[in-house]
Amino acid sequence: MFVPFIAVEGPIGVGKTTLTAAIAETFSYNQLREISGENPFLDQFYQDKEKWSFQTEMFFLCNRYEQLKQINKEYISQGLPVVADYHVFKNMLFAQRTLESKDFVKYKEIYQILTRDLPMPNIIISLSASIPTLLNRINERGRSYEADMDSDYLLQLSEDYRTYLPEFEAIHPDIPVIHVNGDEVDYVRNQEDMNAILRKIFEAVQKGLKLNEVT
Ligand SMILES: Nc1ncnc2c1ncn2[C@@H]1O[C@H](COP(=O)(O)OP(=O)(O)OP(=O)(O)O)[C@@H](O)[C@H]1O
Ligand SMILES: Nc1nc(=O)c2ncn([C@H]3C[C@H](O)[C@@H](CO)O3)c2[nH]1
Repeated sequence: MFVPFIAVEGPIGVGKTTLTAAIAETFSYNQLREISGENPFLDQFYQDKEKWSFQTEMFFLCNRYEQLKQINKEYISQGLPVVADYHVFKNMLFAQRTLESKDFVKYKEIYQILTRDLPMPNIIISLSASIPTLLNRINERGRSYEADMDSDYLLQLSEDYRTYLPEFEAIHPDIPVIHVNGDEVDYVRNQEDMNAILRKIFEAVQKGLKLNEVT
């Protein structure tokens, strides 16, 4: 059975949660929200990444593991669609960037064990935007721990996403990836832009449902 499980992904502040909420509302899907505010290490992490990266990445990984297990039980396995503002692969993107190599080796082993049986999204929306756009949005949002966001860190993560997404598409040709350039498309202020994205999502869901009927 094809149960829509959509993941909205992209670098910090690109608009994942905003779009996720709109999709959830439009299609009456259950919304899975990132739990970053609950990460007790995030504040210290932004002050000293080297010192706090292992705790931070492990917390995100364990928390997302719990969340995904839970939504599988309550929604996906019951045939109820879900839209999430992350894909579990983001753990690896951040961890690879922030952990020292010895810790990353350990982290990777745990990641592989924990993610083995998790439900994986069957539609991805990949958001991107230039660094000035991301910085503007992060500043406007005004979270205290992101007040001194390092633009190099943001740039590295954006490049990690840019490199990883085509690899993901090559490994998973069956999972549609809808790309949205946040510098050209403004789905917050322009309803036409929002409608165009929602139409693409609707089409991807319909295609998934039809393919499922055939197989
Ligand atoms: N297309 C857009 N145009 C203008 N502002 C936007 C747009 N999308 C999001 N925003 C604003 O940018 C800020 C960040 O958006 P949001 O919280 O959705 O990003 P996010 O990708 O979920 O962030 P994070 O990576 O930190 O979880 C919010 O204040 C939101 O209102
Ligand atoms: N280090 C690290 N690893 C993650 O897996 C991760 N996921 C999100 N974040 C940070 C980005 C935003 O500041 C804030 C909200 O997304 O949390 C992360 N930071």
